[in-house]
Amino acid sequence: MSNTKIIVAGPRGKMGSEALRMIEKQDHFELVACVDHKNGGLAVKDIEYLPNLDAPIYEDIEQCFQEVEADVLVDLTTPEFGYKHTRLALEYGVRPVVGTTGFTKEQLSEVEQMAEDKQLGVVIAPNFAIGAVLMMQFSKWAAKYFPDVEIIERHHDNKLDAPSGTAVKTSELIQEVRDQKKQGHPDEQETLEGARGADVDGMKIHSVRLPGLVAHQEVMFGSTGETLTIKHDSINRESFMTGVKLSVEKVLSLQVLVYGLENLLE
Ligand SMILES: NC(=O)C1=CN([C@@H]2O[C@H](COP(=O)(O)OP(=O)(O)OC[C@H]3O[C@@H](n4cnc5c(N)ncnc54)[C@H](OP(=O)(O)O)[C@@H]3O)[C@@H](O)[C@H]2O)C=CC1
Ligand SMILES: O=C(O)C1=N[C@H](C(=O)O)C[C@H](O)C1
Repeated sequence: MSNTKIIVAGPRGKMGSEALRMIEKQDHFELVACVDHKNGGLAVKDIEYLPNLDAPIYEDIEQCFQEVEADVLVDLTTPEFGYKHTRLALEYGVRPVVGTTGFTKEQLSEVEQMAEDKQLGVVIAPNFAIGAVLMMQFSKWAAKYFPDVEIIERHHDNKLDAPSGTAVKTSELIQEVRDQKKQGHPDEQETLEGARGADVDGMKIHSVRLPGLVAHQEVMFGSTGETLTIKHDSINRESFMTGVKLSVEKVLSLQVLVYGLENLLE
């Protein structure tokens, strides 16, 4: 079987650079190009802290797709560009694996439709860490019995989107089993706007941003005389690479959008 040819968008980023290191270690993966909005014309190896790989860097993603033959685009950029890159990849027949978070519901639907029209696989995974996927699944299970839920996600202060993609996905999974329910006292008032967090069907999401954090989430459930907390911590970005690798492998045989790594795990 031939190698999987991969383009990485966002190669200098915290996730993108980790993905390059993961790709370098796989015999069946080949980095064929990178898309960056800086450093066009250089090769990956010309950037000091990146792996010693020959792959060229393109500033224009369309030019990259026109000149480089690829199977998969791994996008680890920003919400704005992640969405544009995903659409363009599908237009050029390249399967996107998207870690970038912050897509709206409408954008997800559009990508789903495009994947179906083109019969091309797409993986959009709000969290590639296996432990995070389990935390979300356990939370969905718990919510069946504990409908009072508060999600507290904590991230580094360079994060652009709030709430995190993981918190959004967790709330969506919980919504599948939890009826709409207003939590707290019926007459509760916020004397400072935002004090009770964001609201999803009455369940609350709180986003904490601080230097020093990586990616952490607690899902707290409360009931009569007891509480249950399900917690996950990514202490480094290597934690996400098992999921990136699996997604690249699996996307090749998909013809639809898969939203969430849980749908790829056996
Ligand atoms: N699904 C998952 O498991 C995970 C998802 N994420 C998500 O991945 C994304 C990236 O996160 P992270 O690596 O921490 O962020 P970083 O800010 O470290 O990296 C993003 C990179 O993308 C670059 N970039 C910005 N615009 C473009 C563009 N138009 N084309 C190409 N590159 C561009 C940035 O360059 P510059 O800085 O020069 O602007 C930067 O190097 C985020 O959306 C984050 O939420 C993060 C961790 C895990
Ligand atoms: O920006 C991050 O760092 C992360 N983003 C993802 C999210 O929004 O959930 C995944 C993980 O939490 C790290």
